[in-house]
Amino acid sequence: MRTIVVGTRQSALALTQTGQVVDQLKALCERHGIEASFELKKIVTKGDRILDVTLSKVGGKGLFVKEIEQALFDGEIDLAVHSMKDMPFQLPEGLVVGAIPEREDPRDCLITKNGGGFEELPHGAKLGTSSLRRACQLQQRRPDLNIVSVRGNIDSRIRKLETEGLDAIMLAAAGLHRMGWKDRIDAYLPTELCLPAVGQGALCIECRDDNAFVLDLLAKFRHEATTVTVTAERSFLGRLNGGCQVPIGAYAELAEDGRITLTGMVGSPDGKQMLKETKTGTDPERLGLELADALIAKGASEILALATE
Ligand SMILES: NCc1[nH]cc(CCC(=O)O)c1CC(=O)O
Repeated sequence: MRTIVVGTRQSALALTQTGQVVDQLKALCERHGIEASFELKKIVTKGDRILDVTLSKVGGKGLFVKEIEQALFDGEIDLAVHSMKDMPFQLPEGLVVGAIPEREDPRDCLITKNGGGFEELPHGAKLGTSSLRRACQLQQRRPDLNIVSVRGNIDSRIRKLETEGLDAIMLAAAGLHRMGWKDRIDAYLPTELCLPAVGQGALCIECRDDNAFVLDLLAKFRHEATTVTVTAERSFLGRLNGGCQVPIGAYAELAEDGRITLTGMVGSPDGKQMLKETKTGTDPERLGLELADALIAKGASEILALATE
């Protein structure tokens, strides 16, 4: 019997989603007659330790993954479960994305004080988010909104709605769905209004590139449509050289006929500048690069340089 050690962050969401992945992997092993048992190992990352600073100011990509990747290299763990949107574009040499399982809801959502949606937010409403991408897109529609930086795990961010006197907080729907907190959501923001972060709602199962047993197992776990669409989004992100700490959004959908529709945006945190475009194609990597190049031709690099300085 093979024991597979699974690395995870220790936040409630990380433990929940890793637990769900492990349950699915167990079922998969059973179906395929693979003898394996699973063990969890919790790892504290830099992103978990620095909770009082806006992420874009902490700097550096992959704040939530570095320590976990070291544990993979050291052989302390065999695979790691990450939120895809926390993953830098480039993985270190020796590590690979073993599988991208089926995506949860990619949208952002609001939890509001008065129970209303985006349109019902009062003039000058205090909206909690520390995502420059969210701030940009909502400020573009509603320059009156007062964006307040709110960090922390989702449970502590929900508490801050009350303790910080906010009118609303903005979160990824996927995290709330996975936690079983769907009924806390007051409104979903359509992707046309707010493009999600690249890979939002998807998970990334990372492993060593020489671990054949784990790679074989994960190959059976991969979800085709999610892999194709997230690959297009990440290719876009990679060309723009961004992480989840910059005002970049992208969302791809795969049609029955294999055509991918990818929309991407780049903006300034105050919402005064925003470039957004949609392209379709069949090769996810090429589509992402083409869309990024189209935005770069319109000035995306200059906007990003200002947003992240
Ligand atoms: N930036 C933190 C983060 N990373 C992944 C999720 C959960 C959603 C997902 O898996 O995409 C969240 C919380 C949030 O943005 O509300």
